[in-house]
Amino acid sequence: MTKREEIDLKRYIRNIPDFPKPGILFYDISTLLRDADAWQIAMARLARQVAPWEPDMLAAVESRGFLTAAPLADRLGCGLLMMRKPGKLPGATIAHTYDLEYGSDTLQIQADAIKPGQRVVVMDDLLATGGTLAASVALLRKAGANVVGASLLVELTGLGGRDKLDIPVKSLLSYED
Ligand SMILES: O=P(O)(O)OC[C@H]1O[C@H](OP(=O)(O)OP(=O)(O)O)[C@H](O)[C@@H]1O
Ligand SMILES: Nc1ncnc2[nH]cnc12
Repeated sequence: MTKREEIDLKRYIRNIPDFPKPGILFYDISTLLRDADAWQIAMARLARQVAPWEPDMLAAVESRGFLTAAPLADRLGCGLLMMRKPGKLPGATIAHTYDLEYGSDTLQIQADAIKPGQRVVVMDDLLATGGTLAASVALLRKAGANVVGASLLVELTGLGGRDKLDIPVKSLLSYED
């Protein structure tokens, strides 16, 4: 039997060509989520990745970032805030618009989500061009956060996303294209 530490989680990520647009190779984490053991292993590895940053708060990027951030906040015993697409959050918000690998989008957070200087780790499923994470970091800083890192399941290294970021970035799985 393969030991848990030796399990290659890439086996659980499905590639779908030409989604959501021609020319995009989509890395689908649905097949990882569906497998109870593989998902537990992924969460345990993410916890080991993020815990050394000692976050007060995880900032979850809508929508696939919610999937990793919520269980991880529970494991690490820290807070969770949502970075949402426009029109979803009540009260005063701060917004930032950014480019995606396949379009553009806006993220918002609640203006009072963070106490000044809180240590915040940004959580998303995947790093592609880095536009989403760069926007997230800018937003969190506007709100007074000390952004100490970003944590991903998947990184598409060929798109150079981490070069847009001035914070430490850790990903469980890397793909060159
Ligand atoms: O590094 P980037 O080029 O910015 O791309 C990465 C972002 O793209 C995807 O989100 P998407 O906007 O497709 O939304 P979803 O999570 O709601 O599916 C993914 O979940 C990341 O948030
Ligand atoms: N190639 C890709 N696969 C899955 N999610 C993405 N988000 C941005 N680019 C993506």
